[in-house]
Amino acid sequence: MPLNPGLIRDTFTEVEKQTERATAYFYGRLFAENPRLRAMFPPAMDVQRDRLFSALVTIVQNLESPDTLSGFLGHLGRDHRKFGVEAGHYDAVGAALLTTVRKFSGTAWSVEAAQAWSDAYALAARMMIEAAEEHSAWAPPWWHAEVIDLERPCRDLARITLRPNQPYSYLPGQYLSLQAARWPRVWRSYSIANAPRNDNLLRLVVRGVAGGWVSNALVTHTRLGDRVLLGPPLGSMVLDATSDRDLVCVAGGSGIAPVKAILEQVVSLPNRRNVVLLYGAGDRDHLSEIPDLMKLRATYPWLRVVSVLERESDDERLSREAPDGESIGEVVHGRLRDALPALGSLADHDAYVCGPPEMVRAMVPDLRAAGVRRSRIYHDLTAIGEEQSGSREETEAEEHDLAAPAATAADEILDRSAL
Ligand SMILES: NC(=O)C1=CN([C@@H]2O[C@H](COP(=O)(O)OP(=O)(O)OC[C@H]3O[C@@H](n4cnc5c(N)ncnc54)[C@H](O)[C@@H]3O)[C@@H](O)[C@H]2O)C=CC1
Repeated sequence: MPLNPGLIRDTFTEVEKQTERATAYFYGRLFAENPRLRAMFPPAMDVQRDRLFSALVTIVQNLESPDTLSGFLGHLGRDHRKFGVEAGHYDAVGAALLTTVRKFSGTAWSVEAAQAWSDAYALAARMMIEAAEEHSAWAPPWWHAEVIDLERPCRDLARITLRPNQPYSYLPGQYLSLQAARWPRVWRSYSIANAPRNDNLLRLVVRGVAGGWVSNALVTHTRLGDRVLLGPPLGSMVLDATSDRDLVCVAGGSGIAPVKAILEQVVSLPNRRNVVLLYGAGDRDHLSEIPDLMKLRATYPWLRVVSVLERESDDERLSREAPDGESIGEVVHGRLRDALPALGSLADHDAYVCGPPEMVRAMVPDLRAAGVRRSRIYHDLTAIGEEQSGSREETEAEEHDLAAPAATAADEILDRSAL
């Protein structure tokens, strides 16, 4: 069925002017008419409202990009299995959505606009349902996992090792959504900090965020033997395995997780690629992955690790030791971008950047200035949940500037987009 993107955009522009009211109305309408659906959603709906809106923005922006749209909706459909969403629920959501758009698009609404929205929603729902059905043939809607190891290198950081109850197949660099027993129906995203292993174990690096429900449940309250639920793997910041270029990796704080998984993959591949990693943290206690990285470097000397510490320790000797007393290798004091110029030209490099969004935004132009082509800069700016990242508002110009193959795919926005 031919879509009418122009009409959809015009009406949506009006809705966007009243985002908060419109999303509140949408859920009010949905739950008033389908009270049983309320139990599928978390108790606090603030994050949920943002996710709904982000998903709509992505869909509307990509109505004329069928590949991106089908990739995004496919991921969304698969991921929604973990909420217990079934094909029958889509009609209820569609009815509430159309009523909401009609109410908030004012004079832009018309019979033609109603048809355009109805057609677009039917298409989106079909793509999600088909993806979910196809996925259900080989994967569960969610995985149970047990906490089998737990380290707290410092008060607000945890390294958690999980054993899923079934094989968990993913690519290094991907992330997953997780639900802790303490907060039923609240899902947050965390990158997996190791490449797939024969024993199927997954390592997460979690930093407790002020007011963060799940991150603090994990960092403060988790005990060995606790059980969590995991959604399917998501995200496309993965290694371009066809490339034989050297790599520069930039990781800030817990942003080391996907970068470390990618590094483990790189060193396991037959073609040798030199790697330089800039690993930034406020202080050495937050360099939680340094012991593993030092072991990796001992085996693969072409891996160079530079620790970038914001705060200089009173005791310089201490600042050169990891929490367990191992060397932390090369140390630079300052912010990550301060360490870049010393690397010289990076014209023949692929770059992977992960960490606080402001850091990623700052690093992309710096990497380009150092010679990395834009299409070779991979980042996951929108992958991680609001709890970790705070606001992810970006201007159109920034989004454009940051566009890179791994980041422009709309499925990156999935975590903040669960309907
Ligand atoms: N797949 C992904 O996209 C992932 C993203 N993250 C994100 O990474 C962040 C990690 O947070 P924390 O561990 O608390 O790290 P943090 O806030 O302590 O920062 C780590 C390092 O990043 C650098 N940095 C921070 N803000 C900067 C800025 N505005 N400009 C330049 N450099 C800056 C600093 O050098 C600092 O040492 C979170 O926002 C999280 O959402 C984390 C894991 C995976």
